[in-house]
Amino acid sequence: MRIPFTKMHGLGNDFVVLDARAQALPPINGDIAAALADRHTGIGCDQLVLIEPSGNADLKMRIFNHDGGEVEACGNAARAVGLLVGGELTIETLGGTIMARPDAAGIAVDMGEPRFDWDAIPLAYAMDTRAMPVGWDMLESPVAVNVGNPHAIFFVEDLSAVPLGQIGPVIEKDPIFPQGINVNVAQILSRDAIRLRVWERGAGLTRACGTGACSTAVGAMRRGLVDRKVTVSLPGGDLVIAWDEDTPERKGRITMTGPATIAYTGSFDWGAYA
Ligand SMILES: N[C@@H](CCC[C@H](N)C(=O)O)C(=O)O
Repeated sequence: MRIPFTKMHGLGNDFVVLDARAQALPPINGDIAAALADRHTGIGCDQLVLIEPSGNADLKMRIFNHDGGEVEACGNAARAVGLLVGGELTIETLGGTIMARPDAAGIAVDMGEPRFDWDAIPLAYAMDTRAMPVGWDMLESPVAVNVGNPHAIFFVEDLSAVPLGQIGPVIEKDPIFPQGINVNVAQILSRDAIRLRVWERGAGLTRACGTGACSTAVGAMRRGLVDRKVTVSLPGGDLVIAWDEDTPERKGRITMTGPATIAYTGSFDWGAYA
């Protein structure tokens, strides 16, 4: 049996997207996702994205990291799915229901409310998540934020001096983060601009991370380093992140705006992966 797929990316964070709404697909597990994501023997991607029917939203988006682990959220994939399906969409994820809509700058996604409680990150034990009293070599006192998935954000003077490829995997698997962590290293450029690199849990260095941009912007706002709307520049390009003030009607929700791209479509032989 051949299974159709769409190869997409958000600022170079690339996805193999499978759509199980029209045509039922055989069950996808972590091993199959990792085999499809392999850049040498599979199709190759940072994340495999599976679109399924949903009982309480327009669709369900499941996300598997490059290593096959199923995770709660992916900001760039939300924009990709928004582009692929079109229109205004509610998207059910393990991290909560989010909303995507077309925008002049690409796709805008309401990513929901960030969480800051230590057990919502989650961390191994109670501590201040605005400045965690921990450090790894030159990286110290991160902000911890959960935007559907867990992130630690380190603010540094010079981003280019950080060997993220070496230190990222160590922090990702530190027992202080019982579910692992996405590692963000950020340099504040001005009140409305941040430079960011991300070591993603289960995927390594990526060209861009949407939830990383959201959590970094919110972490910087929480520390009073930037205003409520910032441009986050990643190796693959820019995302604009806004975090609403809390109001009685609407809690502080994050909006992420940026491009998404369809690279090509194809199909693969299910028998080679099952
Ligand atoms: N690339 C994504 C995040 C994908 C999941 C992440 N690696 C995790 O394990 O939580 C994004 O654009 O947000």
